Amino acid sequence: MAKQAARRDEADYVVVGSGSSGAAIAGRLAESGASVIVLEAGKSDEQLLVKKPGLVGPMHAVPQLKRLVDWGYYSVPQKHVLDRRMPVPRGKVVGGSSSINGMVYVRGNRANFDDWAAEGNTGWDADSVNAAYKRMEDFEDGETAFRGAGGPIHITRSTTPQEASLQFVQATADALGCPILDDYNAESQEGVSRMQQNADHGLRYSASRGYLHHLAPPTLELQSRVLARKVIIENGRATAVEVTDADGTRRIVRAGKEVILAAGFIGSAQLLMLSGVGHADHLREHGIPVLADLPVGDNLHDHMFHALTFNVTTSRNRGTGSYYARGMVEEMLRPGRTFLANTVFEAVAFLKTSQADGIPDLQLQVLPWAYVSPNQDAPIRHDVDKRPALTVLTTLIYPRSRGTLRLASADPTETPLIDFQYLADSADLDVLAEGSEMVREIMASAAFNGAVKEEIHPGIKLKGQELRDAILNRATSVYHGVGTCRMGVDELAVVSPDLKVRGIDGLRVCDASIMPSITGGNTNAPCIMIGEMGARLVLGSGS
Ligand SMILES: Cc1cc2nc3c(=O)[nH]c(=O)nc-3n(C[C@H](O)[C@H](O)[C@H](O)COP(=O)(O)OP(=O)(O)OC[C@H]3O[C@@H](n4cnc5c(N)ncnc54)[C@H](O)[C@@H]3O)c2cc1C
Repeated sequence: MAKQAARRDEADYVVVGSGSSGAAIAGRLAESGASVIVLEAGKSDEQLLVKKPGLVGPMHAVPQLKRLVDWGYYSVPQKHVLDRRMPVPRGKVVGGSSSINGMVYVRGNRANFDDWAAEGNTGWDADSVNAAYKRMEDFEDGETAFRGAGGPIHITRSTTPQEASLQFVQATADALGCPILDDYNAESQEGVSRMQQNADHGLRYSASRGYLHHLAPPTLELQSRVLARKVIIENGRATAVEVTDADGTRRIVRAGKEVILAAGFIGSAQLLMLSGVGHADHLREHGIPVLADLPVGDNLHDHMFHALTFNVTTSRNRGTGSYYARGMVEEMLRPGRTFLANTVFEAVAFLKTSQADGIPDLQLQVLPWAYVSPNQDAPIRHDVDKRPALTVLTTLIYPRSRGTLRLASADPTETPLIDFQYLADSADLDVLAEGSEMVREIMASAAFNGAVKEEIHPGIKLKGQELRDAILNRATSVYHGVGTCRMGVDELAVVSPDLKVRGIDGLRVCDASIMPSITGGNTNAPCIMIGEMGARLVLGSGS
């Protein structure tokens, strides 16, 4: 186990953030023999709520539980989405968002990475990132040309899928004529499949579980409940991080070789700006001396979904407290073999709408219970329909809309202004509306043998413009924000393809924020991959 209590003040590498990318890069750097300090604002992840995969439901449904592990951010009012302020959960706990996420395991479409490379990001093409993905995986089917075995992150399929989810797989293939895939994380993503999860034997395989607790390199020191305030940059070189400990003490943590920001798409951009790296005018507005004038905080984008819920008799309701209480008892008696040993998602499809440009642009994620309606914006415990149900999260995976992240103040404890500009480009709403009609087609398939009784939400009567209007009040973030410290070789780039911050020595960013464009699917696996890639880049550069 990585140490939690010690407080050294100097190491070769200081990594800010122990999330998906931070845990991976820190673990691999320390494995090479280098000394590494990881600074993490959140508390320990050694708690049942984080470790038990099936508890992800209550973690997000019960505000008192969510508060224990979440920064609790909200977006600014989204002007193209009825001025809604939307929740932006982010893990504030060891493991970061990989400790609070849905454990849906998706690498992304291979074309995404070839696109990154084509923009000048040499070394990030599909075959190169495949090697990094292979290093991180321990997939239940074993090693192939496209999958890894023996790596820190265990990947399995649910051991307790509902009949309704399996019917959904067949129904999608029948209704839309797409293939049923054995492994959507291999050569081709297009089709429908059972979901893969980073969970195994009743344990969440967060990045911290894999790279900090299990890999446990002895030269790594994890310092939790430590807030990074800014990077100290002297004569153009990052030399240290200024932090506040849980008791309010301020101190400096020095990096002999490099500082690596892995604080996520909010934290890394915020820290760069607080340290003098960002749009010059914006920094001056907040009285921050400008050290590098870079477009930090631009290019913010995210996935959105529209949830359709159907009353389906071949699903069992899992949304109630008593169901969970029974599950906890069963899980104690048969550890690793009950629904609590699995995440809540059971099937997935990658499909093309009429907007698609060569690759699937729509992801369907299937949950065997009812979902909050119309949305989950209010920070309260929402009522959900108690009937047996199947919810399909109809997900826009290549949004055209782009937003910004900006400082609200120069105080590092103040939430920045998170403005996704959701649905600013009307083509994004087109995809959600067309995708919703495709879901209705699937749910009408004979493969369900009459088990589908009713569309509970939004209701079958809503079609055309009425459906589009309803989506504005229903569409929600999938919590996949990326892009605020864009990697590239042009003037819009914040970091170069080796993840170095342009114009500053000894400083890299390594997390979701570096994505030039979002991957086609959930972003946890790509972020861990970015951590694996980052470690090789750092070690390869001999810094
Ligand atoms: C609720 C939720 C559900 C999701 N579901 C899925 C899913 O099922 N599958 C999937 O693939 N993806 C999912 N995602 C997305 C995925 O988890 C994220 O994209 C990914 O974890 C981001 O990794 P990261 O390394 O960029 O940031 P994070 O994992 O968020 O790590 C950033 C870390 O930095 C720390 N930090 C930030 N600022 C500071 C500071 N100033 N000082 C010290 N520490 C700091 C944070 O506390 C955090 O630990 C989900 C995300 C959320 C929030």
